[in-house]
Amino acid sequence: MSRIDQQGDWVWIKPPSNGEFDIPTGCKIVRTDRGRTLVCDDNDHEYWIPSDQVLKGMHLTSQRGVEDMITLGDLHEHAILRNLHLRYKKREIYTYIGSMLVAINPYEILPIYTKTQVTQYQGKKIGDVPPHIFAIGDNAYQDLKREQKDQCIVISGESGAGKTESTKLILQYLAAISGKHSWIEQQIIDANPILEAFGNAKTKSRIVHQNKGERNYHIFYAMLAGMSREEKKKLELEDAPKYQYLTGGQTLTCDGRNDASEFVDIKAAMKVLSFSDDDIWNILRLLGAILHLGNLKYKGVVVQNLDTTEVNDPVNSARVATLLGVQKSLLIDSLTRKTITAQGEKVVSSLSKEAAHNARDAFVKAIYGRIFVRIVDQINKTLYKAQMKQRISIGVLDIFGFENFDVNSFEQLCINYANENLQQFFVKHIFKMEQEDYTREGINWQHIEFVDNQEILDMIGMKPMNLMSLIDEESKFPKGTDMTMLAKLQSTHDSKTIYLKSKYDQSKAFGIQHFAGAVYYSVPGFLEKNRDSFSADLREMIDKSSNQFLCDLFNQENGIVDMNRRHMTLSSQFRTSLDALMRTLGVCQPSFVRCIKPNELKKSNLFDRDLCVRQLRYSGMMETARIRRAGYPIRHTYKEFVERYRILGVGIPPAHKTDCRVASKKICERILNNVGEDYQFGHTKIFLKDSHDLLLEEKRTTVYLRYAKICLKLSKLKLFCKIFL
Ligand SMILES: Nc1ncnc2c1ncn2[C@@H]1O[C@H](COP(=O)(O)OP(=O)(O)OP(=O)(O)O)[C@@H](O)[C@H]1O
Repeated sequence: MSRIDQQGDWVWIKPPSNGEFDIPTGCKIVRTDRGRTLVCDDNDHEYWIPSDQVLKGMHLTSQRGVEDMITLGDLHEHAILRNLHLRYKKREIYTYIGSMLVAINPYEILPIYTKTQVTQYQGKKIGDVPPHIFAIGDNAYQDLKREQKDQCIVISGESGAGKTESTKLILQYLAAISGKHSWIEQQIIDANPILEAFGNAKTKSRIVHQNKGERNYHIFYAMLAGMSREEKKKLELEDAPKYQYLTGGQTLTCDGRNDASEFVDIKAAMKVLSFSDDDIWNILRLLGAILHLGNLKYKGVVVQNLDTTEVNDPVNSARVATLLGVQKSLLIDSLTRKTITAQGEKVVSSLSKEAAHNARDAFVKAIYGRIFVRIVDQINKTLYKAQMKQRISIGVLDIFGFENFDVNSFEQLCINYANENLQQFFVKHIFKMEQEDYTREGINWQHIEFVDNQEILDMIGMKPMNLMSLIDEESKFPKGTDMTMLAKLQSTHDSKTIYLKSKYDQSKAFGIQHFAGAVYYSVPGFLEKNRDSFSADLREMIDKSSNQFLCDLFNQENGIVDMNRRHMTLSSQFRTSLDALMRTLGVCQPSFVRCIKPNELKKSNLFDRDLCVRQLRYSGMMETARIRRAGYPIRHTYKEFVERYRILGVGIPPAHKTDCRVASKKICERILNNVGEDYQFGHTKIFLKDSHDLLLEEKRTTVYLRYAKICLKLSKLKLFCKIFL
């Protein structure tokens, strides 16, 4: 495409390569020289490129940067990225894209969360004050009061992107503005460190296994660092390096966390939330039992040609038995045997070493899962009691983003399915907002269609014969194996375009085209993870326990999922709670916060473009751009339009001297009619398609080139005059 390569022009240039996350870069032209252009990018790097790498001129809004990216005149992925980068360089970490807030982790303390800011944002409309996390909190609070409707703030992002920090800031803000500092506010704020300690790990949540660099849940490290010597002695606990369950990731510390002092805070917070000393001690006892269980030594023995297991570990088994309140022999039997009732008769078989390990791990997950549910219940009970009749609420949902690793397993399928659900929720919301913009501007939007991800949702978990139910079916079938499951998946879904042929070993993996990209799932281990059942023997053992707290945990009914229901696979538990979550969200007025980490090094002032593009895509935020493109992606105020394109009309005066709406119509009639009339005039803006933009820019370039030639001729003439006259 021909263009004017004028010094000082802002342009988009082609990415240097065609990698998955390479997108055009914004640059300023420094100078041109025989087919080459010297450009300066946003990191102030200057370099030469062939002039044909220059793609097109930059929309005015992209040149100066905007607080709300929905107002970008050219809402492309690269424009979004550049806008975020420009602002990030100025320590402006918050930017809107419509009603969504993008928050870039600054990795430094910024002076923007003080009382002054609290006052600045209180009662203000979004848009009247610079973008801020407080504005999201304030908006939700004002809407709650005005409309008496439940609000939800969905905070998502990758690990380390700043979700927990954002949640804390919102809670602090809400506490600060919702009246005098009261006990209930303290309780709301204190719920967070407890949930964080029990619910968050360093990167991903793993109770029985961690990948390299990961830690187990923070609470384990905190308790071992923070308990008194006497307390540890009572539970026969030592320091973190001694425990198998804590050392799998070869990482015992977590940057920015002081485990010992956090333990003090967690205990204090639990008191604020009405946990009794007994409750706290009972929880610590069970956590201690989990650590000792992880250290239990098993020995595989072949008896009469059958693989069986012995527990030759008197010390650890005694510790576990005491803490769980059961007899040691019963504990060992329950951990190494399996009782099946067939036709009214009990048949006892021995477990192989591997099966015994799995049974132990499933047991540990069951205990920990129930402790977590118990903690959430207790917090809710306390908060609801304090709130009494007032039932409308602001929910803050801190949720893991889309995942695509080198090896993706059942957990990733669940997480990505949750993200697909949230994505649809989000897409429906932004489409509604787009429609509102069209209505506000008096634009006919009836014919604008968008594609949502319903088909993928159907395939994974909704329609009959969906992926999850096939996995479930095979999990319940005693002889079901990962490979029979895969064969079933393939025979059922092979014809679907969204079901991808694996680029890996087809006998072990399958792929799904998610909204954020293709993910290949490795099948080995799927069924075992999905069954997640701990044995009936262990369940019976608990019924005989003298540890009343443990018995209560396993007999509690809870609002989220009835975890006691036998044979409930992980995927059905997961789907039940996801459905409940989506129902809750469905009746709320939502706001969205997308947290982005700018680099993997936790450094301030370092913007890794590839990493950010990936997160923007995985966050589903680009959907805003896609929906925009389904309608009219290019928008200009009439004034902007006249300023930029008046040279294409005949006799059109400068913007401040004319009726810009009328002038814009004249320009369009002259230039655009032969590329279709599907552009529209709103009350304050003109709405264009990409093809219109392309033509307008081309024509503008041609006119400028003509002017440039005339100028050149004139200056040559001047020179001639100077020399010869
Ligand atoms: N607004 C902020 N200001 C200053 N530092 C921040 C901010 N947000 C995040 N950080 C820094 O980044 C670190 C990681 O943030 P945070 O723990 O909130 O991430 P996360 O998304 O919750 O991660 P995970 O999913 O692993 O729990 C924080 O410990 C803090 O040092």
